[in-house]
Amino acid sequence: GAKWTYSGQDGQQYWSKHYPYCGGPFQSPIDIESELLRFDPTLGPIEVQNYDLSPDEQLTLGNNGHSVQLSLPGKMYISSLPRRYTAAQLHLHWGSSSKPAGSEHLVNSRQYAAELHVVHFNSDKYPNMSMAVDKSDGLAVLGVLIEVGEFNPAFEQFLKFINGVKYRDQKVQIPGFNIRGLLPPRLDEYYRYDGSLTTPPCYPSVLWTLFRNPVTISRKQFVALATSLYSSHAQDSTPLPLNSNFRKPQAVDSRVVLVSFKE
Ligand SMILES: NS(=O)(=O)c1c(F)c(F)c(S(=O)(=O)CCO)c(N[C@H]2CCc3ccccc32)c1F
Ligand SMILES: [Zn+2]
Repeated sequence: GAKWTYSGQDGQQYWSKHYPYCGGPFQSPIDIESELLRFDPTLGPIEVQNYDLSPDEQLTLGNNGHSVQLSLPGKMYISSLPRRYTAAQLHLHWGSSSKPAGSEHLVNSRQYAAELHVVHFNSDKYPNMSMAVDKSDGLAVLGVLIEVGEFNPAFEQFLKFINGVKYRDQKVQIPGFNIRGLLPPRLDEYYRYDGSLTTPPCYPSVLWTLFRNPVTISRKQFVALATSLYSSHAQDSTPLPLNSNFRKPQAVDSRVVLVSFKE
């Protein structure tokens, strides 16, 4: 598709020119404000299967020009939803070293340093991500808010390879590790709403689960994430730093955000 960026002449306020869904309803991310919340007692703990990957497994870490992404094996899935949602990839959104606020979802207008997304597709109904990505029941994304604090050994398992994917379209193979370690300790407390991809083509195809509790990474880890990557190819004469790759909050309209917790 057409090229898009987060700012400048191809920035997010122009996405809808080439990607009409980006200007439509049910868009993500949103600012999750207290008055939108409704407790839903049917929302049980999120259960994930086969997230504990052996170091004998190879995963592809890549720079796709918009984010750093990690491919995930099809044996990983979410088992607590009405349909099986199989993992496809994970990626992050972050700010910059000068402005360490880069999460996509806000909570009561607070923007966190970064946000992790683990993207899954409805494998009960669709054979792969590409067939699922534009279907209203196609995707389920687990979101984790990230703040700067204690060093995070789980994130280090891929951050330590980030200098191998500095430039667009670079990829490296990394050993598998326990992906569950990237999620917060409690998977029973989360926000739930119907939304979209936060990048073009912005299909309204995502069942969003954003965990209530943030995880931490150290300042050094955050700076590595925020300063190591470029959205340009290695041979490009003008290197374009890849940072602040977050979409602004979108209109909630008449949507309600369900919560799995009481207070
Ligand atoms: N925030 S988000 O979860 O909406 C989201 C992203 F923010 C994002 F950057 C990507 S991407 O693939 O890294 C780059 C643009 O598609 C995807 N990738 C998805 C969308 C399309 C697709 C196809 C195959 C595998 C993954 C994806 C994504 F779902
Ligand atoms: Zn994302």
